[in-house]
Amino acid sequence: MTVLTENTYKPLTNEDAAALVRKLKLIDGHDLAVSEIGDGNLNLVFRVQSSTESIIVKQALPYAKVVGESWPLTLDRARIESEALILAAKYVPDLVPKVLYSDSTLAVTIMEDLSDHSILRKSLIEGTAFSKLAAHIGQFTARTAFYTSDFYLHPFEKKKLVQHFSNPELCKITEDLVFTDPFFDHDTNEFSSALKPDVEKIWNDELLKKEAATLKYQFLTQAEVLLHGDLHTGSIFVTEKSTKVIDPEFAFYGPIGFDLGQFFANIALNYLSQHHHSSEPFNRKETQETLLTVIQETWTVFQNEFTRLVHEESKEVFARTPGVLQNVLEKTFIDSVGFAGCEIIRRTIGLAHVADLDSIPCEDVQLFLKKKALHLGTSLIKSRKSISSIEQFTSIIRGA
Ligand SMILES: Nc1ncnc2c1ncn2[C@@H]1O[C@H](COP(=O)(O)OP(=O)(O)O)[C@@H](O)[C@H]1O
Ligand SMILES: CSC[C@H]1O[C@H](OP(=O)(O)O)[C@H](O)[C@@H]1O
Repeated sequence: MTVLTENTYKPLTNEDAAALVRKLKLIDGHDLAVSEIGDGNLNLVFRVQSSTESIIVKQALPYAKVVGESWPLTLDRARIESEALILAAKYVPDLVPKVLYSDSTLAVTIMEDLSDHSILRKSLIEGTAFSKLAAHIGQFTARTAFYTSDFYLHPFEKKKLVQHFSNPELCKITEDLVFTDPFFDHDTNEFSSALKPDVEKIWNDELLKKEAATLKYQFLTQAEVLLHGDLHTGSIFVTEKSTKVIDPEFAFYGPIGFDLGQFFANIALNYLSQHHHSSEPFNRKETQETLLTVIQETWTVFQNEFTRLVHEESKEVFARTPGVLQNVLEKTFIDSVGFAGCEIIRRTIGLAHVADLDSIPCEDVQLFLKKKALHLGTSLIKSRKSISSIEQFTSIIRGA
């Protein structure tokens, strides 16, 4: 078995993945069956199974899988992913998969197999609701934010973490794909010609572009907390009782509202897609209202838990000065609305779309809903500063 001894990188085959698991004795090494199950944009994911147990071996490729070798990409993202999972496990142990082994040379993370869970995006498309989801994501975002922030950490320790999680190449993907390319006639964009008039409206909207640029600037400059960095519904595994956040390879220090905004946007995109996915009007309304409740409850849990932690555990001398926490929370809320708007637009016309909208077979319905998505994203970005409550935010989604 060479993969472990050469101390060089090579993309794993199924046989290599099995050999690695056997060598590490992580599960019973007899009769291992291996399948590559990766359906994401960037990495290989192997499921290695014995007759009684299974395990996941995730490996970064030296390029973006969705585009190919013409888009080289740092292997350091595997280190970032495993270390972000290990750090999150200190504060939200039940909400992330257990990391069993990692190797930054091979760019491998071996983790708990969550195949008894489903990917949230898929379940939402099927119309399934999860009663614990909002509480879990509210806890996840609040606790990972607080414990990596200046409210909790000594400034030296925090700045060390900022350096440790410096993730320039993956951040550049977000800077381009979320905050830049969709607002210009860029060759990474993808949309049907029937949507072109709506897209051109975006490209010609100078106020919108100024506001998108402001949000991009915040993403570029505000090292507030360690973020997951890509908290969409394809990065969340669920059962009725359990939620697990996976895939933090985009982790970096950024503005607190970014993870919340990405989550809200992907729930809002599913909300829009329910116009098609649940055709029975009563069921559709019920499903849609449940989705809006998820957004509201996530924000409420985030706000309450972050507040509790600041009151009970903050080491920052100004933490209890009246108005300080309130300012941080108000800024976080406004940012999250704006970031949600950018994510909605990019998932509609940018490089990486979402199945919620793209799997709708009727082109006219897809077009109708994508127009709504672009309109919603635009108004969230432009009017975020005048949206003063989570109820107002969800009523804008309801009215889209
Ligand atoms: N711990 C896990 N347990 C079970 N399946 C997993 C696990 N991690 C990833 N997968 C599967 O692999 C897919 C891609 O994983 P992901 O981490 O999102 O990869 P990428 O970084 O390429 O987006 C997931 O949609 C899921 O089906
Ligand atoms: C060329 S990367 C595009 C897109 O893919 C990432 O998501 P995932 O790895 O979960 O599939 C991320 O959202 C990037 O913006």
